[in-house]
Amino acid sequence: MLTVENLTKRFGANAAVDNASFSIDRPAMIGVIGRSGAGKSTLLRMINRLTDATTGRILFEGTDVTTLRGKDRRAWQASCAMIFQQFNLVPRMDVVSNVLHGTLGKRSTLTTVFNLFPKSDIHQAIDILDRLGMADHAPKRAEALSGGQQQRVAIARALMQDPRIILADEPIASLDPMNAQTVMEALRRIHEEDGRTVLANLHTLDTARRYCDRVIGMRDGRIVFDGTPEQLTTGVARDIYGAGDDFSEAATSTEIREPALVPPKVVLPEFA
Ligand SMILES: Nc1ncnc2c1ncn2[C@@H]1O[C@H](COP(=O)(O)OP(=O)(O)OP(=O)(O)O)[C@@H](O)[C@H]1O
Repeated sequence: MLTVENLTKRFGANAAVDNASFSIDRPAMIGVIGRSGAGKSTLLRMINRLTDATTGRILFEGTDVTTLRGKDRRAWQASCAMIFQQFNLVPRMDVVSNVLHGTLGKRSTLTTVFNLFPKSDIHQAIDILDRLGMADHAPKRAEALSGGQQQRVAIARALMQDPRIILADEPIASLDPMNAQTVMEALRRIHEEDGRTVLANLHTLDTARRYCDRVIGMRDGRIVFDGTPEQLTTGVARDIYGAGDDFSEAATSTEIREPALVPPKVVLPEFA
């Protein structure tokens, strides 16, 4: 389905992604982990063609998407929708209009500016919001919602494009544990029920283990681990994060605990 071949992105002398290769042969939920600066965002941005690769190829069902231009590039970007840590909604616009902006690629600028959307699109947007437990919020302004609710609106907007792949760049990094759980559960359901692939950059190990079928570990731009959550032992995690013996998984944890049970948390500088 998707093959990444020897993908490299250089910013001057620095290789943000260094000769990365992997392939996804059937729909899956995959977590990409690694410390800050490991190259996770750059990898996703190259797949979506927001950033061009320096060398290497990305093949989707036989097509080299690294060379697509104009309309074809936009069509590819619609089929691998991205969601971001900061949601990127229009804050003063209502929820349903934000979701309808997911159809931007197939509408003229004029119809979009004046919010002239076909009834069928509006129904589809409400159905998608309903699926994500957000239909009641449709008329509200996006800025009136919690972070988790805003991220679910961003997921709904992505689903309007009917993507084959959802690329999620730290989708829960700005959320509290309860909201993080709701958003991860939504992504998992979208993968399971629709057969879409989800490739998500995650900065907490327990999230990757809990929701993903496969985990890719990056360190200094290179893929240093590609395996199942079971294979992701504490020792492997320590290598991925380049941490010493004092490495504590709790420092990357978003697990929900009773307040009284929360152990004192040592946050390593690289995860802060
Ligand atoms: N536009 C850019 N110009 C120059 N260097 C960049 C650019 N984007 C990323 N980099 C560098 O590339 C490397 C990888 O960055 P990237 O954002 O992909 O890492 P990351 O793993 O996503 O980190 P984080 O978890 O902090 O987002 C870093 O050294 C970063 O400084």
